[in-house]
Amino acid sequence: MRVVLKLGTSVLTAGTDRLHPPRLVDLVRGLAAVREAGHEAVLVTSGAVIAGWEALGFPPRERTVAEKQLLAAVGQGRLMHRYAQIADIYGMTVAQVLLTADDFRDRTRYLNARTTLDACLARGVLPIINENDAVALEQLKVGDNDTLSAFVANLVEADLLVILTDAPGLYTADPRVDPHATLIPVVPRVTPEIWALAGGAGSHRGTGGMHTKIQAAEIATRAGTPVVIAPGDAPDALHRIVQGEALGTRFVAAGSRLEARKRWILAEIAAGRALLDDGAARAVRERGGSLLPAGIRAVEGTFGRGHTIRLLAPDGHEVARGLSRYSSADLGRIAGRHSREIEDVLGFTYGPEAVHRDDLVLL
Ligand SMILES: Nc1ncnc2c1ncn2[C@@H]1O[C@H](COP(=O)(O)OP(=O)(O)O)[C@@H](O)[C@H]1O
Ligand SMILES: N[C@@H](CCC(=O)OP(=O)(O)O)C(=O)O
Repeated sequence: MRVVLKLGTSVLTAGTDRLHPPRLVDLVRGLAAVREAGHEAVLVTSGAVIAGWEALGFPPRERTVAEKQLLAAVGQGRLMHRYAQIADIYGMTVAQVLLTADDFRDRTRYLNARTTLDACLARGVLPIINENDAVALEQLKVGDNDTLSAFVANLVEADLLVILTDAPGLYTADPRVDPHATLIPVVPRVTPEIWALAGGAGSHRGTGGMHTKIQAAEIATRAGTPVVIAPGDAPDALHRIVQGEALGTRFVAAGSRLEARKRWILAEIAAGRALLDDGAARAVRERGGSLLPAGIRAVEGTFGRGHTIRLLAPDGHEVARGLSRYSSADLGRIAGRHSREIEDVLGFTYGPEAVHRDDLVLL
């Protein structure tokens, strides 16, 4: 199972005004346990701003954009340093990946981020992600790490997104305000009624409160990833959730990830076409196989890496639609060539397939 874990400032500080080392140790140990059980983990973490605030001696709270960026810039390195030190105890190597909204909007950057995260996971490195607060324009940011974690869950096609926070889950009302509020254990679908329950951040430390967590749940479940919002102070929370224990609130995924991905491929306007030879058309149509460059006779249109293209059989019929691993210019150069020649021709390779079978929808 591939799990994305999101840790909010509220969890990392354990209700104090600074990063709480014993809490960090508990959380990193939880990540190590999940990995030891054979799962892959990606961490989305907050905490840079509060770490910077501590480092600069707790300056007054009224913050200009420049000050917030300063706090994040000071704190991000300190946050990573803590993670690296603790991860070391558990034999884990960490990687810092700072992302912002543009990295999800721009296809090339999106795919590059995915390549980096895949490489981390393939090497057993723990990727630790935060928003690139120091450089991202305020109005062009994802803005909160709950939403960022949902984008990341989509990016890595996670099997589960776990958001740990300082509330025990989604309550019928903000439990800080309404003492009679009760836990909602399962949300089959994010409806307007669910949205109506969400209050803002519980403390001056957090961003967004339950509102951004429900938004994250909606984004991830729509793309086929279930989401659990659970208390960060529960012992072994992550490991228990991954093992299937009902802790906090579980948001059920709408359909499978594969279905969501295929819907998304079909919703894209195809920017170009690959004309296949007979063997490739049959391999794709009858065996649902990947399309290799060797089976492409010609490439038409202009498209970038990761864009949707039509795959046409020699008789002109559209066999399938899929995401091209190469731009039209590069694909034109490797069309008809064996996959092992890709690197010689282009000087680099994004892998042996022109369109991978996971990125194909048969028509
Ligand atoms: N319906 C609700 N159920 C649970 N918590 C809620 C609800 N509405 C608002 N909250 C608040 O959301 C807070 C968690 O969000 P936030 O402060 O942003 O933390 P984090 O740093 O983990 O993102 C809780 O402390 C709680 O007070
Ligand atoms: N990127 C910011 C955190 C933003 C955020 O969403 O915070 P939180 O609500 O505590 O998860 C930071 O590192 O401080």
